[in-house]
Amino acid sequence: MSYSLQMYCRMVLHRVGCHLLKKTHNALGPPIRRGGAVYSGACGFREEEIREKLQAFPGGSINLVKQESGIALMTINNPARMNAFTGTMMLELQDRVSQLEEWTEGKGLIVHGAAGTFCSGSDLNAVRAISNPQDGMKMCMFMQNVLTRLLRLPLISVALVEGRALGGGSELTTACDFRLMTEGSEIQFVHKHMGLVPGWGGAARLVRIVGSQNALKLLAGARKVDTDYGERIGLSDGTVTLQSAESTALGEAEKWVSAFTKGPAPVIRAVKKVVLSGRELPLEDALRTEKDVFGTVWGGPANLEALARKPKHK
Ligand SMILES: CCCC(=O)SCCNC(=O)CCNC(=O)[C@H](O)C(C)(C)COP(=O)(O)OP(=O)(O)OC[C@H]1O[C@@H](n2cnc3c(N)ncnc32)[C@H](O)[C@@H]1OP(=O)(O)O
Repeated sequence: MSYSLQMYCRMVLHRVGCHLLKKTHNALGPPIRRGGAVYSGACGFREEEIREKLQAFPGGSINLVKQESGIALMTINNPARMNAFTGTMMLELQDRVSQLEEWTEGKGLIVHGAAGTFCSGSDLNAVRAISNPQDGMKMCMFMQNVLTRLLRLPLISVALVEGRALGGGSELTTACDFRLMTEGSEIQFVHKHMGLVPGWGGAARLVRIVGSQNALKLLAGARKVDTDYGERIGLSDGTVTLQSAESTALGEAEKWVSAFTKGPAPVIRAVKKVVLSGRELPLEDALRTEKDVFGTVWGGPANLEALARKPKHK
């Protein structure tokens, strides 16, 4: 088959694939606001199909430790590939998020990478293998579901960025409430250089974090965000510096987040829920959610105990 005919067939296939997926996408209906995922089986998103495909790309792991302190540690663990996400790591991330959704004593979460670097995005070997529009869109919807659920956990979450956070790795940082960066680390949305835009929900979340102008600079310019620039535009919530020879970036990040997770789990979880609804819902829906959440803590054990203590907030 001649080259031009080959290119023509690929273009037609691409067009047909995009058209079919557009029809699927429109059938998915509006995003589900509370908890849960964005795309569901009810609107034709067949998760089993993409799970099977992702299963074919093994390697690495997503480790989770739920600590007594109520702060969980999630490790993106594929150091031989700069913690790139293989297919099975995407599936494991979904499993870890499900575990965290069931963890009723949870108050905080730190997401970090193994071996001193954060995550270099999708595993390029997997990307090459599922580069047709149909599979790409399904992987995109799968990861948008998982990262939306991660962001909506009733835990205060921090992405600890050491080394590099690239592509999907930079998108993962935006699926946490906060980002802390170590000296010399960089967040870079390299998608443009890959002929892509974010697909794991990173663009939608980035605009809400840094505003549309800064988001445009980071995406259209694929700009490297270091600690100073990150703090200046609000992408980074702080630079982690080691306080002693024994201290570690993870230890410093735990200290940082503990300032916000001190107190009874039901209260900390209620705080995240009311902020989440304020961030995501139209005002009157957010007010109704706040009322409902308020009802779960008013007159609760922590409230009654505080009243008995007659606290003075000096
Ligand atoms: C919707 C999501 C879209 C995406 O995420 S697309 C993927 C975007 N990510 C990338 O393009 C990152 C590609 N990698 C790089 O730029 C560099 O590896 C990086 C991270 C700057 C590190 O550079 P160096 O310090 O020089 O280390 P290196 O290149 O020798 O990497 C060490 C080994 O890790 C591998 N690696 C790094 N990133 C990977 C990735 N994303 N997928 C698959 N393998 C990856 C790299 O191939 C190398 O392996 P090997 O030692 O050559 O076998």
